[in-house]
Order: sequence, then structure tokens, then C-alpha cells
Amino acid sequence: MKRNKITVVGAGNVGATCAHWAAAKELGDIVLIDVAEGIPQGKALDLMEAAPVEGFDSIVTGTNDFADTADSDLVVITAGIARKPGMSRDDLLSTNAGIVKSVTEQIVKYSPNCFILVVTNPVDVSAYIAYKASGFAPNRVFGLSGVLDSARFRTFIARELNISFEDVTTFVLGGHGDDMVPLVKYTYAGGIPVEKLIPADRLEAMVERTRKGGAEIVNYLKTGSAYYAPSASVMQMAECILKDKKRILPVSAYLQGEYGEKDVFAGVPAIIGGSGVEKILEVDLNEAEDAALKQSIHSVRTNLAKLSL
Ligand SMILES: NC(=O)c1ccc[n+]([C@@H]2O[C@H](COP(=O)([O-])OP(=O)(O)OC[C@H]3O[C@@H](n4cnc5c(N)ncnc54)[C@H](O)[C@@H]3O)[C@@H](O)[C@H]2O)c1
Ligand SMILES: O=C(O)C[C@H](O)C(=O)O
Repeated sequence: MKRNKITVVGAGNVGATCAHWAAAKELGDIVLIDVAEGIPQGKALDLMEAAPVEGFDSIVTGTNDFADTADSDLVVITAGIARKPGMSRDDLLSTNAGIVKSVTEQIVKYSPNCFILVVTNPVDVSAYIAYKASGFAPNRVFGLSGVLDSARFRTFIARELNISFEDVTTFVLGGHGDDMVPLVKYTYAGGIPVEKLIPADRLEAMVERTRKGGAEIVNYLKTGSAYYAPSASVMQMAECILKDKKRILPVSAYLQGEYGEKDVFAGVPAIIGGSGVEKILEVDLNEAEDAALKQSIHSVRTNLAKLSL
């Protein structure tokens, strides 16, 4: 039986931790690639030497040569710079746009049939760049946003109610920026609408904390951004493809008329399975939610307009 081949581009905090989760879950064999010489090789060997202890059988290799990524089933792009306190994700655009484009060209050259999961920020623009540079169908390229943002919102709600994290479900939609849209109306604890369990002012505080969730971690770390929850989130998306799970997840997907938007990537609920983004789901939004989603997507378009694509 053929094993899945997963390439992670960028062996920094997010990339190396993606490899860690992928190995621990035995999602396939893993190739870590980075421009920094020795880093992917060292981290890959270190991770593989955990296999006898943890009991996983993934082969993990590190490289600086894209030829070693050939015939990957799935490629995760984490290459690029992370923000520091005082910066927004948009401040990363001018550096990361070129990195995402060149990396995508290399990916496609060696793995013409892969799925591409984009992490590099600002992610909705990076996903657009990867989509255009790859020439792939839109179902094969998507970005990490809502799974992470929803995980943060779920965490805050579970702690507030002192219940299991797993029992909270929600959607955070829109661009992965400060005006992302946590949807309180679609937030449940064990099937019960959270609006019935938590006072409105407490919920609003958690919505605000979710919107600033990335910056909260950046302000603690000082020299980089979050990576445990981001990499766990991206590997959940990867698992859905590799195991054809058909889960409904909020992801940054290419819109072709859904929610009244075209030719842009933004966070929407979608069925994620063996064909990647199998279907984008349109949920009912009230006037305020719809306006917030449009504003958030407008911010993504403002960034896109800064690029000469
Ligand atoms: N979408 C999200 O929800 C989300 C979540 C977390 C992080 N991020 C983003 O992910 C990116 C990576 O974050 P990190 O914490 O891992 O940063 P990091 O600095 O720890 O790692 C980035 C790695 O990319 C490598 N790199 C740079 N250019 C490269 C190239 N051309 N080819 C291959 N590798 C290259 C660097 O050498 C470095 O090892 C950042 O842009 C960050 O903002 C996004
Ligand atoms: O906030 C960042 O810069 C990284 C990432 O987008 C996050 O939400 O943690």
C-alpha cells in the first residue's frame, strides 16, 4: 500500500510542529524543506528519533532541495516571516508574497498532483498567490484561518463554562485579520446555543479576544507568533484530505460567487475531504453579520490590490 507523502515547506516553528503532529498521527511520510541549511535535516532526524519512543512509523526527512519533495500528496506552505509585537499580519505581505510565489512554483514542478495548504500570512492573500502560481483547480488550494480562530473561540468558551473543549463548536469566518467574523449565532456547547449559557457582554469580550488571538500570543512571545494551535489546526485539515473525512471546517477558500464574492480567498465553512475543498456551504447571516463578512473580505481585497498579480 502506498504511504501518503506530506511536504512541509518552512522548517520553522509552525512547519516543524506540523511535522510533529503529522508524525504523531501517522498521516504519512514527511519531508521538511527550508532555505536554511541544516535546519530541516536536523529537525527531521530529531523528530524521527522520537519514533521508537512514541511508536509511530512515519519516515521524516529534511532537505534544501525541492527534488526531494517530488510526488507529494499534500504540501503545507509555512515559509516566510512571522510578525513581531506592534505589527499586523498585513505588514508581512511585501516579504512573504514573493516567498509564497517562488515556493509554489517549485512545489508544482515536482508535485503536479498535490493539494496545497497555505499557512504563511497574510494567509488569504498567500492562498490567492499560491492558487494563481500553481494553476491548480480551486479545490486543491486553501488556507488555514477559521480552524485556528475557531479553536481559540472554543477554548475561551469552554474555559468560561468549565466544560470539555471538544463540546464547543463554532465558525469564525472572513479574512484571517483583525476584522475576522466569529459567529456567535452558530456557536454551541453540547448542542445548546451559547447565547443561552453566557451573558452577552461576556460573549462579546470573548469575540474580541478571538479577533486579537494571534496578537495576544505575539505579545507574549516577542520574537515570533503562535505555532502549537496553528500547526494542530492545519494538520486537522490535512487529515481530512488524507482520510477523506468530509468534515465541515471553516477554511480560507476561493470564492466563486458564494456569499456574493468572487475571485478572492476568505474563510467560509466547507466540506473538506479527499478532493480537498469539496463544497463551500453558505449559512444564513443577518444584516450585521453579512456586513461584517463583507468588510473583512474588503480588507483582503485591499491587500490583494497592493500586489501586481
Ligand atoms: N494562517 C495562520 O493562521 C497562521 C498561523 C501561524 C503562523 N502563520 C504564519 O506562518 C508563517 C511561518 O510562521 P513560523 O512561526 O513558522 O515562522 P518561522 O520564522 O519560525 O519559520 C519560517 C521558516 O520559513 C523559512 N523560509 C523562508 N523563506 C523560505 C523559502 N523561500 N523556502 C523555504 N523556507 C523558507 C525560514 O528559513 C524559516 O525557517 C508566518 O508568515 C506566520 O505569520 C499563519
Ligand atoms: O497572529 C499571527 O501573526 C500568527 C497567526 O496568524 C495567528 O493567528 O496566530
